[in-house]
Amino acid sequence: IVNGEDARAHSWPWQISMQVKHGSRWHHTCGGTLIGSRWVLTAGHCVWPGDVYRVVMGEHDQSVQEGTEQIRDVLRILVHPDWDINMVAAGNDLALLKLDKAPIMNENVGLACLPEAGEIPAHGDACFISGWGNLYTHGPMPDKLQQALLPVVGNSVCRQSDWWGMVVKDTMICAGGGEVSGCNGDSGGPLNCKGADGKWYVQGVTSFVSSRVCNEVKKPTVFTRISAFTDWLSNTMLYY
Ligand SMILES: CC(C)C[C@H](NC(=O)C(F)(F)F)C(=O)N[N@@+](C)(CC(=O)Nc1ccc(C(C)C)cc1)Cc1ccccc1
Repeated sequence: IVNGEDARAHSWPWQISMQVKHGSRWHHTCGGTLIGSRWVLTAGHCVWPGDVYRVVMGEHDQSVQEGTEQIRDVLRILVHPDWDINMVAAGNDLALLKLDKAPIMNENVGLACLPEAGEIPAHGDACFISGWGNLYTHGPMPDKLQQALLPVVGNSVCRQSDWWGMVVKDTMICAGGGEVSGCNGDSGGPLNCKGADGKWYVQGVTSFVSSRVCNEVKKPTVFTRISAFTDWLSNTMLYY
């Protein structure tokens, strides 16, 4: 996240770190959201065939063993059938990870609330992006979970030619577009939006930023809109 701040520890208890094994070491590769007792939602572009992943929950500072971490292996990976890395603009940038065992739910690890099918966040809605992605383009990753206020940009604005144009589909949400943005490593993480009932809902899954600079003005961070995939999510979690 570019131009964010340290999140208060464990204030986004559904935020997970998806880690990939390189040799004998594990590296943070993507964010994700705990949406079921054994299910994590992340981005399709976070999954590469042949890689081995694990999920760390209850994490805050990745350089310190805080005693709140719960680590689980990934039993099964289900990438959205219409996701294609060569067709990012088509959307469907989602994947579900089934954990080998449910974590213990406590003040540091909990389930996200998901929106009703078809719910579209309004232009100007105050949402927060969270993640351990780069602090700036080609920059370092932080130790502590970062967060940043990223107001929703309605698709009619986001589709303007000097913004993202027709790359933005109805199944996507734009947010930000100024000096604040997601960046590499925030992929797959949540867009956290406060509902009218005062509860936080995860409306989006971090998908892409400008390939020039992460925080390019008029190129908001783009998220997969979860409320467009409620059937796929529930059918997949019910079946597998
Ligand atoms: C793998 C891609 C498809 C998604 C990847 N997503 C992220 O990094 C995320 F924002 F989710 F944290 C991304 O934006 N990767 N970049 C590599 C940028 C990128 O590829 N973005 C992009 C944007 C649009 C499109 C399509 C819709 C035209 C494809 C890729 C990050 C970057 C940005 C600036 C400098 C260096 C690296």
